[in-house]
Amino acid sequence: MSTNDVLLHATQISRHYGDFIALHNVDLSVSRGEFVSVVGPNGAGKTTLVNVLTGLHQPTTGNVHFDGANIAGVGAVDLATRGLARAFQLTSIFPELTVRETIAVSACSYLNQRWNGFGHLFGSHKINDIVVRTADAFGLSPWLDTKGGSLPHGRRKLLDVASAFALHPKVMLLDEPTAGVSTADKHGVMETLLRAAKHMGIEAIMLVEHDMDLVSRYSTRIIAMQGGKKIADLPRDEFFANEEVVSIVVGKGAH
Ligand SMILES: Nc1ncnc2c1ncn2[C@@H]1O[C@H](COP(=O)(O)OP(=O)(O)OP(=O)(O)O)[C@@H](O)[C@H]1O
Repeated sequence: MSTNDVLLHATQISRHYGDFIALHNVDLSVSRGEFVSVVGPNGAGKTTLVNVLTGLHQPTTGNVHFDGANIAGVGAVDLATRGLARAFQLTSIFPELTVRETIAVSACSYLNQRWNGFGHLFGSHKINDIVVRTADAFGLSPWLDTKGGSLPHGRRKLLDVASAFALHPKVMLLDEPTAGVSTADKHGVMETLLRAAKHMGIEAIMLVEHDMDLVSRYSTRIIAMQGGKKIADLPRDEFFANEEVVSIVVGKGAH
């Protein structure tokens, strides 16, 4: 893989909270075509890592480059418009918005327009087009006028991810996208999500996940964290062949 394929590249990133080091000198990169999972027991530093990568938190030390540019200090919204997005659970925040409105909020952000309620929805062909294409990619078209809060849980999770996909990111960061979804439905959610990612031109996915069944089924590479440090960064098969690392990840504290 050439260096031109690298989209997200972090060097020696740390995050301190007072004397506590939640993230310690982590290097990582994510390239085009990859599905990278971040795993580790509770408190390993996975969320802190994603918060730093997505601009929600500043690293205490280190640099993050996205698509060739240094993104240190760039906020989450600016970062999303540059092509690094994270599912942000809009349906939990705005359960009263319909599927159409929820996706339209992201479409406005992608098109750099200020959200102005229904006027935009019915007045802008561009927004409408994104709403229709995104809903279609996620199988949500029949529920365009249903409130997000009224959807069954699995479909609501899809709407969360769909609203992030409507930002048309190059790299999508997903934090347990099937949390709370039944075992029977979780692969359906993941497969819809992957189909939609392909359809919408998303170039790489990074997933924070506890469910090792999902991790082993969908990842191309796995990064394992423990105590704020990266303890492994391996292709899927090599990761699962490494019993020591797997036992740390699935050991006490994982769920
Ligand atoms: N704002 C904060 N202030 C102080 N400590 C924090 C803060 N945020 C996280 N931590 C600590 O940093 C460590 C890593 O937390 P983090 O949430 O990144 O772990 P995680 O791997 O995502 O865990 P989980 O799987 O339980 O979500 C934990 O010990 C946590 O208590």
